[in-house]
Amino acid sequence: MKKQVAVLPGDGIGQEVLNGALDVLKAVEDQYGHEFEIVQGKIGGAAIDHHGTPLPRETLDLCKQSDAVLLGAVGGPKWEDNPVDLRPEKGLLGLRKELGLFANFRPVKTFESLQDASPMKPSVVKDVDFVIVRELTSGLYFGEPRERRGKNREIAVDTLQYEKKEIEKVVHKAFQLASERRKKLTSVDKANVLESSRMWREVVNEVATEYPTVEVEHLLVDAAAMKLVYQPKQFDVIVTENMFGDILSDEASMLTGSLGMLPSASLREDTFGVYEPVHGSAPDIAGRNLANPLGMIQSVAMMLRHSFGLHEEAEMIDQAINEVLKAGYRTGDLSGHEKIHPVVKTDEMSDFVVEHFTPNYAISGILAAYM
Ligand SMILES: NC(=O)C1=CN([C@@H]2O[C@H](COP(=O)(O)OP(=O)(O)OC[C@H]3O[C@@H](n4cnc5c(N)ncnc54)[C@H](O)[C@@H]3O)[C@@H](O)[C@H]2O)C=CC1
Ligand SMILES: CC(C)CC(=O)C(=O)O
Ligand SMILES: [Mg+2]
Repeated sequence: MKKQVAVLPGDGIGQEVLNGALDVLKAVEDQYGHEFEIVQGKIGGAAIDHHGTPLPRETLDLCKQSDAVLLGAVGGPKWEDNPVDLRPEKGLLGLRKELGLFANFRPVKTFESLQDASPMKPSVVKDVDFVIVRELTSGLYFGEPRERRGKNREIAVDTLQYEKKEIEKVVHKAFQLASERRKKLTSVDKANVLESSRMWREVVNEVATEYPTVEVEHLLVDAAAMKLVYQPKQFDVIVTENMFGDILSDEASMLTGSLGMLPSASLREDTFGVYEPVHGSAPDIAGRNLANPLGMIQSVAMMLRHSFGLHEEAEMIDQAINEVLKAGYRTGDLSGHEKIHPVVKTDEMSDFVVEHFTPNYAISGILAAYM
């Protein structure tokens, strides 16, 4: 198989986590005889510095010509005080909108060997396996007007707006996903307060009639935030508004042990997708080889599955990660309270994952050598 993959490292730890992910992709290429043509582009702060805009035309064109996109992260203190159109985040939001990526899948699956890395009890985090489907191109992050008003700019306005058809599209995606999984859909809203949420709920109930095998529940977002840490095993697929999904997924990441563990896929109706970890550019650890690359690497697995239909290859990546974690390797964010595991650097972690693609690999031997 020959495919073109646009690679947009962005800012902060973006490049660091992408380096390892590309090594893993290369290992898949070598092992299975595929050809992935990697074409690099700029987005976010890096694009502002080089092109004067967070989403250059050539980056957008590159993504449109590619079969899939791998993205690191954008943002950082250097651009924090920029005017709104010259902020790195504007580039990412623009990319999602321009490419029509209305559904963002954020799987939250805990690893048995990482139970000690989570601040939650093992009985709570064991066997957690759900997907947050976040609406990605509308809602509070895109509604107009968004502005400062008043003589002294003392009023700030953001708008949470949805068209019915925007909700329908993402809700259908979520129902389809739930149909392929454990057949339970939790729709999260704030229908006791927000008009847009009341319409969201109506649409979910209408669309539900087309998926009679899927059980539907509605939760208010505040209660959902509580249940995510109280009884996370009850969830299968969660569908929700853009900002609610953004916030809940960072919260949910701690079930796995770290924000650095969560991958995501930003999708539309065809097989194209932008694949990126859930985390941001982490300026506090950037440039020090400390970041956890596993969210990014799992995003590669999501790309192989969804955009290229390479299920076995994706499974190999997931298995390799599982083996590496079982063998005790941890980046600093996963080292837990007791610090009993060897802490490895970003590049070492991805090297260990890559090693699992080579025959006769014996992780116990490598672990012994490392210790
Ligand atoms: N998709 C994206 O590109 C996103 C970009 N951002 C941007 O990133 C910048 C920093 O935002 P923050 O609020 O600090 O969020 P963040 O997600 O970058 O970091 C939050 C905390 O998690 C840690 N962390 C994140 N990823 C990690 C990893 N892979 N390994 C180990 N630790 C990790 C960081 O060190 C930090 O303590 C901002 O400019 C923000 O706008 C934030 C979220 C998403
Ligand atoms: C525009 C992004 C910076 C928002 C975000 O935090 C995310 O997509 O996870
Ligand atoms: Mg976020």
